[in-house]
Amino acid sequence: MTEPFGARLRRAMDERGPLCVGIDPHASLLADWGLGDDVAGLERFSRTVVEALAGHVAVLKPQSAFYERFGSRGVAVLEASVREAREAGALVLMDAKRGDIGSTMAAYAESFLRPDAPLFSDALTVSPYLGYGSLKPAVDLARQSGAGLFVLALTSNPEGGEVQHAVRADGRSVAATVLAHLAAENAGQEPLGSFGAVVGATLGDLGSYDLDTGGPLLAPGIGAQGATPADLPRVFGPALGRVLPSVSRGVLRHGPAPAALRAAADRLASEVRKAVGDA
Ligand SMILES: O=C(O)c1cc(=O)[nH]c(=O)n1[C@@H]1O[C@H](COP(=O)(O)O)[C@@H](O)[C@H]1O
Repeated sequence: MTEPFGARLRRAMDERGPLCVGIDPHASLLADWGLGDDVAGLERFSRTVVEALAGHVAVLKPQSAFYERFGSRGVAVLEASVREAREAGALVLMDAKRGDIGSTMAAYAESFLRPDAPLFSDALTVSPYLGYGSLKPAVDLARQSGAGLFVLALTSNPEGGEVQHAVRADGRSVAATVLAHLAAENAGQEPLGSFGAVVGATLGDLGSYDLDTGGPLLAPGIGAQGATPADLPRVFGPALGRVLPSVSRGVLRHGPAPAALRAAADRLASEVRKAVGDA
């Protein structure tokens, strides 16, 4: 039986520093790197990031959308990137934000969380906004495979609040409900649960939310979206030790030189450590 994702993530964060680098091959980044906005450019970009960082950072998070843009040949590049990143020692979090019902959700789960699937990843981002219970097939398969999930709770974008802060008939907000489900999912999982929440680093003081889920907290929003590592203590308070900041453009814009990518990731990881340590 594979060691649960939460335990593997805890070790990777302790050994390599708490940082996830997103692989988001935007057309504008491909151009900045002197690459074409085509499958060859996508492949070169992804391979460069994986070779520079997979042995170095705790987690790599490929953004599926930028690969799907190129159809089946783009998805083939994504498959190779996931495989190579895992072989080089990174945990791979597939950012595909899947969410559906019943047997369709089960099929999405099989696409990313069944160990013999071509896109098998250590963890997957999922959306609970068809109801948290609709994610059950993914939760069950993740448990079986030793994989993890990151469930959108409080997203980094300003539009998210209209859904996530909405208050239910019992007075609890939608996001608080998602966080409570995650706390139940992670109960008894030591040293870290496998069922994470996505909570944006951009959100400021979240005082009214209980982030004590027992699982990791993926914190996108640092860099291009305006947040900095110094914002983390205010957003996460006592949950800071379980925060995994995620940065895409803020690292990728330093490429294509591998040493520059590594230096940018190192700089961020040490700023994060300082912010976490200062809390
Ligand atoms: O799940 C995510 O990773 C995610 C959640 C969220 O709330 N906000 C958010 O920006 N993301 C993703 O994180 C990445 C952010 O990229 P940068 O803004 O370039 O660092 C993109 O791939 C987004 O899809």
